[in-house]
Amino acid sequence: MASAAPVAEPQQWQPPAGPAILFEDVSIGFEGKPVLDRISFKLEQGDTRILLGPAGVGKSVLLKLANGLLKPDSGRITVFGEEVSAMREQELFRLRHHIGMVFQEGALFDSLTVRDNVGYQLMEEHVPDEEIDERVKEALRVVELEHTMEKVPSELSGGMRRRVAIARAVVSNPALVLYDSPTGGLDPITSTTIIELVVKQRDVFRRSSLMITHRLQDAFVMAMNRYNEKENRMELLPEGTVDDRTSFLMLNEGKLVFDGSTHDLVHSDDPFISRYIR
Ligand SMILES: Nc1ncnc2c1ncn2[C@@H]1O[C@H](COP(=O)(O)OP(=O)(O)OP(=O)(O)O)[C@@H](O)[C@H]1O
Repeated sequence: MASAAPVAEPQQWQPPAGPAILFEDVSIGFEGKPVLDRISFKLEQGDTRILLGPAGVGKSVLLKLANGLLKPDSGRITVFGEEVSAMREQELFRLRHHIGMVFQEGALFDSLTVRDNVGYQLMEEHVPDEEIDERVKEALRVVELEHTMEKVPSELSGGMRRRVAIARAVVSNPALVLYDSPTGGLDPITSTTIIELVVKQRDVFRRSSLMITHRLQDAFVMAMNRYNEKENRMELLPEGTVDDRTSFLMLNEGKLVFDGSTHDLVHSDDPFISRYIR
């Protein structure tokens, strides 16, 4: 990506020790139809977990459970040590300051400018205008779109809109980012520019993240690259190595059928998994 001024590492809230996300025996269904069945997994702080699985298997539902938008029928979900599955809306609101969410298709407000889309949460929190401008500019600089402040989403390309969605997710400097298919519907080249930003969030800002993707190639690009901050671009890790803080989860028919490293995923002899990754 084109070079931009290096961004100073912003101050980040220090979460308590322990996993960023912990699911323990979590189940949920809708209208009597089970969707997730006794799911347990952990996301350690600073790690990235990539969530794979066929369409309709419950990946978005899992993400919504993680930030309390949905409540499980049974089981426990803890985020930074707080039990989101038992929290009231008011408490969730406080915890969500530390969670950035990139929704499917970006989900920007069409009638608002880029500045107001990115600064929306800050406006809700009654942050003073000048500070919003500063923070929005900073978040847009990270995604190299600081020149688009006054545009509306319809004036941007699909890839640019997705970059705005990432800026919006990280404007409050969250310790955890949840990405729901950040490259969905984009062409392969634009997808790679988006994945580069996700890698930047992982390696430069050290955010924990959980990312859904339908594109296996994105998953492997994330595992095989690191962000070079000096050169402001992503680069391949030395041959034969992968990012050891990036690992995989795979859902199938309501169950977690894989929870492990890139190496174990690639070498799995489970017929469903090997078919999926081929
Ligand atoms: N709020 C809801 N009310 C009723 N059913 C729901 C609700 N949210 C999700 N579902 C159902 O749960 C199932 C899983 O949906 P989900 O969107 O999580 O799948 P997904 O794995 O993210 O799919 P995709 O890969 O296509 O995005 C689907 O059958 C969906 O219709």
